[in-house]
Amino acid sequence: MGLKIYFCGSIRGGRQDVEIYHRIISCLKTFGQVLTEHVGGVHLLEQGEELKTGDKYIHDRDLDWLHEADVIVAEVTQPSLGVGYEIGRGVALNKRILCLFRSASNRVLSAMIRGAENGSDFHVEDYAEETVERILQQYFQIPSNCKHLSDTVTN
Ligand SMILES: O=c1[nH]c(=O)n([C@H]2C[C@H](O)[C@@H](COP(=O)(O)O)O2)cc1CO
Repeated sequence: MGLKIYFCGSIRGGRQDVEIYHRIISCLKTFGQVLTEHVGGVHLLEQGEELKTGDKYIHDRDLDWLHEADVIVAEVTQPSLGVGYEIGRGVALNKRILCLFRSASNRVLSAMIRGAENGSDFHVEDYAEETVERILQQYFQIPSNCKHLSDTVTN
């Protein structure tokens, strides 16, 4: 069956980082099935998916995928209520979670994400765009060592 990966990225919170979401998803697909591939869609705009069934459908479908997922990877640089909610629900489900934050963004990550780092199943990685594939490779190969990956990653 393979690993099921839930990727979180901002949609209504702003689509500025869609290209990096797309890149992360392409890399994640080498490790397993990405349940939320639409999040990296370059044609998906800030208004979100145009589903006749509406927001309740999106919420319930995504929660089903969260339950199904083996691991959650969230790009958290662009603040998004939906991404924060997904991470919180993932914590409540005891999922393995990797949050990726771009240090060069000049943003300060929420304490509710940074402070949730626990050295085991909840990791926050500060990364530079050019190192993201390497960080993901190391996380999926040796998840328990992810905490200090950004110290060791070189191009
Ligand atoms: O159309 C959508 N489809 C969808 O799957 N989502 C989910 C997946 C994303 O990881 C997250 C983005 O939340 P937000 O739209 O609040 O930035 O919510 C969110 C929306 C729009 O809120």
